[in-house]
Amino acid sequence: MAKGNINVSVENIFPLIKKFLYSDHEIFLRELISNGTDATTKLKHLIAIGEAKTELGDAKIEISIDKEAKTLTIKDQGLGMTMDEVEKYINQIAFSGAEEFLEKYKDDKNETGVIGHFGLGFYSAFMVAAKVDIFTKSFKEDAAAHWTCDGSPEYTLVEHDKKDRGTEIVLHIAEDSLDFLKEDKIKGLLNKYNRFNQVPIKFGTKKVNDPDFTPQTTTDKDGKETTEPHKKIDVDNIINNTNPAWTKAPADLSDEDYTNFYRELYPTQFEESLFHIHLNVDYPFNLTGILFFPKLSTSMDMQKDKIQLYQNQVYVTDNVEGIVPDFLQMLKGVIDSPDIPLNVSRSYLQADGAVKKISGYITKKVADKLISLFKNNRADFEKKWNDIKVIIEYGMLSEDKFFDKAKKFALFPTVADSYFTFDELLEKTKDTQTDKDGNHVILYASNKDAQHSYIEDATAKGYEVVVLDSPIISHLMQKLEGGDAKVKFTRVDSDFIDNLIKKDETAISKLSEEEKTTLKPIIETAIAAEAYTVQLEAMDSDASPFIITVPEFMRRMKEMQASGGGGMMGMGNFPDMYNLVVNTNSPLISNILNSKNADEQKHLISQAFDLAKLSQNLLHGKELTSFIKRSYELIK
Ligand SMILES: Nc1ncnc2c1ncn2[C@@H]1O[C@H](COP(=O)(O)OP(=O)(O)OP(=O)(O)O)[C@@H](O)[C@H]1O
Repeated sequence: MAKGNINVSVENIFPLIKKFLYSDHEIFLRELISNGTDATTKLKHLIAIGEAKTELGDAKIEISIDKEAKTLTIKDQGLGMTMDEVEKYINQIAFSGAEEFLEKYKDDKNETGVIGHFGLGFYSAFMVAAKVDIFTKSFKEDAAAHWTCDGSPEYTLVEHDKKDRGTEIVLHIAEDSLDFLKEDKIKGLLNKYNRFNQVPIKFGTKKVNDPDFTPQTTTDKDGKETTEPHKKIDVDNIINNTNPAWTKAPADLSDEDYTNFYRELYPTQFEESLFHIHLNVDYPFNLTGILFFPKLSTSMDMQKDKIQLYQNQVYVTDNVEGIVPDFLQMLKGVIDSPDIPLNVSRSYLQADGAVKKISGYITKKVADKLISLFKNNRADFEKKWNDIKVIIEYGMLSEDKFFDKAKKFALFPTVADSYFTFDELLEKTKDTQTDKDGNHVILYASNKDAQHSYIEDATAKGYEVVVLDSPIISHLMQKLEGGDAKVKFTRVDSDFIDNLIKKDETAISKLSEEEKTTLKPIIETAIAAEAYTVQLEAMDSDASPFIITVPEFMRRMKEMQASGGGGMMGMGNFPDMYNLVVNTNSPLISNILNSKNADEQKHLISQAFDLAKLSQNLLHGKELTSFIKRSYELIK
C-alpha cells in the first residue's frame, strides 16, 4: 500500500476548491463525465490503431445514486489506469491542473467574465464530496487500483481486485451537498450538460414494451375484442443523444431533421423556426453548429431559449457574448467548438484572434444564407421579412461588412405591400421623388393606421411610401443617408404634402400678405398654451385647412436617443415639437378670417384644430371629451 501527500504547495487546496464559485458546484458532474468520455474515446482510438487488444463493447458511462451510503458513482468502461498511472495522472497531473486553475481564479470570484470554468477537472469532485474513491482497472494486464482521499492532502493507493476494465469514481457526498443525491437534481444536470454527450450515459432504467412480445387479441362470446396489455421490460435509461444533428453533414439531413432538432433543443418551444444555417469549418479553427432564425415572439420561453455553446458535445454556457456577434444573439441553436478558450475572462475573449475570426465567420455564413434565400425564393423571403428584419437591420448598423452584403437583400415594404431593395426603391422613385434641389426623398410611414391621411395624400401624388417601423430604424436611415448625400428619408407627416418633396411650381395664395398678418395672431391666440408653431401655406383648396406635422429632424433625433445613443445629446428630454400648417387657400380659413364674431372664430378654429389633432392621434382625455360634446352640438 502506498500512502502519500499530494504535492501541496497551496497550504490546503481542498477548502479552496470547496469555496470556489459557490453556484458552480454542479460542474463537478460534467467534469467527471468528461473524463469518462475521454477515457472511452481514447480506448476506442487505441483499439482502432491496434494498440489495445480488447473489445470496446457497449461502452457507456453509468451514473448511480446510493442514498443510504450517501454516494454518487460515475462509472466508465474506458481505458482505465494502472497504479503507476493513478500516481502520475491523479496525484501529479490532475492535482497540478487543479492547483493552477485555482491559482488563476481564486481572487476572481466576482468576475462574471469567467465562462464555462473548464479545466478544474477531477478535483472538482471535492466541491461536493467529503471523500472520493477511485477504483480503476487498465485495459493493460496490470492489477486494478484503489485510490482514496478524504479531502486532506493525504491519499492512499492500494491494489484492488476490480475485474472489469474502466474507472469507477465514488463520491461520498458531503453533508452540505446532499442535494446531489436526489434523482431529479442529477437528472436536471445530465439534461443540462450532457444530453448530447459523445458516449451514452445510463441513469437508472426505464420500462418499455418488450419487442419480443406480441399482445394477443381475444374475442369473447358476445364478439367483443380485448387486447391484452403489452409486456414491459426494464432497459437502460440512456439520457443522451450521442449523434446530434450538428455533428452530421448537411447533405445527410433533411428539412425535417432540422425541425426535429430544433424541437429536441427547445422542447418547450412550439413555434417552428424560419430557417437554419449549418456551420461547419475546420480551418483556421474548428467549429460546427446549427443556428436557427426564430419566429419573433414576445413569449418568455423565447427569451429563455438562447444559443447554446458546446465543447465536444458537452454543454458549456448559453452566454455567447463575444463569440457570436451581438446582432445574432437573438438567434437560437448550437455552436460547438473545441477552439474557444473558455476559462478566460470575457474581455480576453473579445481580444482573442481566434474568437474574432469565429465571430466574423458566423456573420459571413448568416449573410450568405440570407443572400441565397433572397435569390432562390424571393417571395418566401418577403413573407419572412417582418420576422427577420430587426435582426438584419441591427446587423447592418453594427457590422459594416454585414451592411455591405445586407444592402442587397434588406427590404423596404411599401404601404401597398410591394417589397423593394434599397437600390430598387431608389430606381423606382428617382423621377417622381426628386425635389427641385436634386434631393431624392424617400417617404416613409411608421404606422399605416396612425398616419393614414398623410399616406393617402402622398400616394395620391403617385409617391411610394415605405413602412419602416423597427425601433432602430432611425439609426439605419441615418446610415443609409450617409452613403449618399442626396438621399433623404422623410416621414409622411413631417410636413404638408407639397413641402415633403418641394417641386418648382409655387402655389398661389388666395390671401394677401396683409390678410395673412391678420390671420396668424388670431389662430395663435385661439390655440394658445399649445406647443405648436403656426405656419401659413398656400395649398390646394381641397386640402385640409389645418394639418399637424412633426419636423423630421427633431423627431428623428429624439427617436435615436430613445433607442440608444446616436441622437443629439439631451434631445431625448425635449418636448415633442409640432407645426400647425394652415392652408390659406381653404374656404374654411377664409370663413375664419371674414367672420366678425370673435366667439365664432374661436369655435371654428378649435373644431378644425381638434380634427387635425385627431388625425395625428393627438386628441386625448379632457380635450377629446369636449371635442365630442362640441361635435354633438353641431349636429343637434
Ligand atoms: N475516468 C478516467 N479514466 C481514465 N483516466 C482518467 C479518468 N479520469 C481522469 N483520468 C486521468 O487523469 C488525468 C487528469 O484528469 P483531470 O480531469 O484532472 O484533467 P484533464 O481531464 O486532463 O483535463 P481537464 O482539466 O480538461 O479536465 C486525465 O488526463 C486522465 O489521464
